[in-house]
Amino acid sequence: MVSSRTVTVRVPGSKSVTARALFVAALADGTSRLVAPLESADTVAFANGLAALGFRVERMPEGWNVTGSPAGPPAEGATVWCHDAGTAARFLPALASLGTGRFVIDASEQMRARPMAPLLRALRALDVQVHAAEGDRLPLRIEADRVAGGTVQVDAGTSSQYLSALCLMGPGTQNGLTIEVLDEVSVPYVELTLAMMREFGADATREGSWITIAPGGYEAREYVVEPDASTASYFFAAAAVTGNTVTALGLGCGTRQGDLRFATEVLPAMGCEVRVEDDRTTVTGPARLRSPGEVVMRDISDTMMTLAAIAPFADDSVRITDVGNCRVKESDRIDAMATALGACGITTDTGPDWLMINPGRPQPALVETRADHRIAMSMSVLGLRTPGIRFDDPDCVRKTFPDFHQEFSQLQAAWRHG
Ligand SMILES: O=C(O)C1=C[C@@H](OP(=O)(O)O)[C@@H](O)[C@H](O)C1
Ligand SMILES: C=C(OP(=O)(O)O)C(=O)O
Repeated sequence: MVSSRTVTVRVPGSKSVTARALFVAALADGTSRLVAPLESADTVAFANGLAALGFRVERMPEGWNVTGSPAGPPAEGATVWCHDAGTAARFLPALASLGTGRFVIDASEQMRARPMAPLLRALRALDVQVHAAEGDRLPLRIEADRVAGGTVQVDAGTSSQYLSALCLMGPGTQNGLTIEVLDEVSVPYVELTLAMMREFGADATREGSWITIAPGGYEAREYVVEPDASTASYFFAAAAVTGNTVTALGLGCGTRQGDLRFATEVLPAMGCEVRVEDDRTTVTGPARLRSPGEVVMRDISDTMMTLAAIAPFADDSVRITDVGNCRVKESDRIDAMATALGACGITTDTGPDWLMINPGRPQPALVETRADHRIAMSMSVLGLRTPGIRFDDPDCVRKTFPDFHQEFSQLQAAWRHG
């Protein structure tokens, strides 16, 4: 461990904000400019999906311009390839439904294995004709003929993305939508959706389990995309395990990204000093990490792996609970993290929706990433204290942060030589 040194970072744009901004800009009246969007496999797949649907998308270094079509996708039928992106695979079927013609939505093997059924049930209840592969999975064929709207129920207990997709399409329906939410994970992502819809001029309100969205489309605007709070968790965790200081610019008290709670709630419970200002968040690690005991991560489960990767350095076991939907993401993340930590000699215990990590001294290992960017990025944090951590597929980080390994090495170098 080195003595406390400060590194300032600005991590790339938020994947979730970029995807939402692309969606609402596509239905807005006029041309929107997205400044500092995330440029990664997931968001490029989303932008290419919009282009396939007939929207005009120009990706330039100074920002992305999207010319909207309030009447829905200009293309009368298209094939949309979502690659590995859950946001694209869940949001774009809702957008395609607003058009007319036959739309095929497909994705990688990894994404084809992930659930879609609750979203498809809701679209069918809105009279959208959706044909899916066995188990209501991708690929989909949608025979679209606009959406009148009305009242619909959705079970967002395995993914909030189904609910966000319905909300986002609401202003594009003829009569608006009233959505009854039956169950829900990752609630901050739904709040982010509703807040961004309002920022683009939509009328979207929530009272308990009811969400009401007025028809009337969106207004085009310039929109600055915040840095990604989930990505920032690796840098905050790096400070936590090395006793150094990291300041992440562009992520402050006004953020709507729930994953900043990893820094503001989880790390203080582990003995870190955390300061949140208007436009930045600073984390300083302690001499020895404390166990936070049990951490319920239902709302912020993309940071589950970040916590699991620093848990071996705590003074006692860490129990992460209510993360059952992590088993149906890019990988079965509970099993993937238990396996990765096990390869390093750390003992864990798991259940259907929880993971417990015991303290220990990790050993060098070849980590199986399972093509999951967050396994590689989280285990890189453990690698700061464990020389010899290698990955079977280091490039899987391209999903949300293509330059992750270079930027993480620079952080290490700054601390080594700082
Ligand atoms: O709506 C979004 O942008 C996201 C919602 C979350 O998914 P779930 O709702 O499936 O947990 C999160 O894990 C994902 O990375 C992004
Ligand atoms: C779950 C994730 O992605 P998505 O669902 O958007 O594919 C993630 O980025 O951790």
